[in-house]
Amino acid sequence: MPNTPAAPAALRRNPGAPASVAVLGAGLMGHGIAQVFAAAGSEVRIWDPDGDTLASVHRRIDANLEKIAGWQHAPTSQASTGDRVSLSGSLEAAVSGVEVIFEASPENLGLKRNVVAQIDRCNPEAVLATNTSVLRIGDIAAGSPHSVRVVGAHWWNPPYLIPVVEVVPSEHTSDAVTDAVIAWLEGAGKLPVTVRKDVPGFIGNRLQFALWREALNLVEEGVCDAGSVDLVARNTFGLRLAAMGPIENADFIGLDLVRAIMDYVLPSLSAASSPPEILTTAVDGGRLGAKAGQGLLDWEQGDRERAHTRLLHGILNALGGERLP
Ligand SMILES: NC(=O)c1ccc[n+]([C@@H]2O[C@H](COP(=O)([O-])OP(=O)(O)OC[C@H]3O[C@@H](n4cnc5c(N)ncnc54)[C@H](O)[C@@H]3O)[C@@H](O)[C@H]2O)c1
Repeated sequence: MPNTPAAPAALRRNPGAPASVAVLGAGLMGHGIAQVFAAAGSEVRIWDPDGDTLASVHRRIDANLEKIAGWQHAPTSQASTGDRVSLSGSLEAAVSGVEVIFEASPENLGLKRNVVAQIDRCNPEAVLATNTSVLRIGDIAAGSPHSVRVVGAHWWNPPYLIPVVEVVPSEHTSDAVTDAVIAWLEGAGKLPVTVRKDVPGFIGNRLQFALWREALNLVEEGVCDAGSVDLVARNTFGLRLAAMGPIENADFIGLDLVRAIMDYVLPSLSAASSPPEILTTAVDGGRLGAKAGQGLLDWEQGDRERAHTRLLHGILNALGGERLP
């Protein structure tokens, strides 16, 4: 037997990671999804209609890797990650012949349906995973003759750090497609969670927006100021959440107590089915948050970048990472 040298570790593909991936939309989520598969050894093609966004993909992946360098357990730190991401000149060139397509275009139903229709014309065979945050997968796939291959794969930002990806089959998605996406995500080191019903917001965003509705309600009702909401959330149940989820926590304290508290407190919680006035007034007044320098809080120059770094380090800490000396 000839003694053939093993492929360099950096070029080997994790068992289960897809061989070829296309990512459509190279924004915040798209470039991070590309980074994850490239780090797992997949060949990744990425396309974005905005030339500047596309051209900055490698720079942004390098910046991500730099930010988490020096942390133990920081995933996707291989130096060659960027080498496996190639920029495509068109949607057609990106999707041609790949096994799986991750769609990360803007959160707009009409636009996403249009992207699906374009992909249907260029590559009707590949699995098509949409990274929609809240839209029903069945609504995105409606009208596609290939809806069996459309599935939700809802990543969380930043995709290269947050372990869970919610996998959402619609009523038309085949089991084989759902299973393949789960296997590929596992191959890329992710923790896929299947959502059994194609409901708006899936699991995580339903929970998150239920919390945000009450957070805004507290401020609107004058119970406390905006800063106090965050102070309490971060320094009470927020400290527990990464260690114990709400269901286990309910069991932990005793369901009789949970029922008694719900009996008393639920009638006073917000059950609003539209955004609160405090939010619509801010948006209409151009107070859009960190990017505008003013939102529900004041944002000074540099605050957003500092908050971003604090967020990344907080996530790495929660994942059990430790900054190396
Ligand atoms: N930002 C988050 O935290 C987050 C988390 C999970 C899921 N998502 C979802 O991921 C998707 C992308 O969000 P994002 O935050 O990366 O937005 P983004 O604005 O950063 O990126 C979207 C990119 O899509 C490009 N684009 C525009 N038209 C396109 C088309 N027809 N085909 C392909 N690309 C097109 C834009 O040029 C832009 O670069 C949305 O559906 C969003 O809801 C976002």
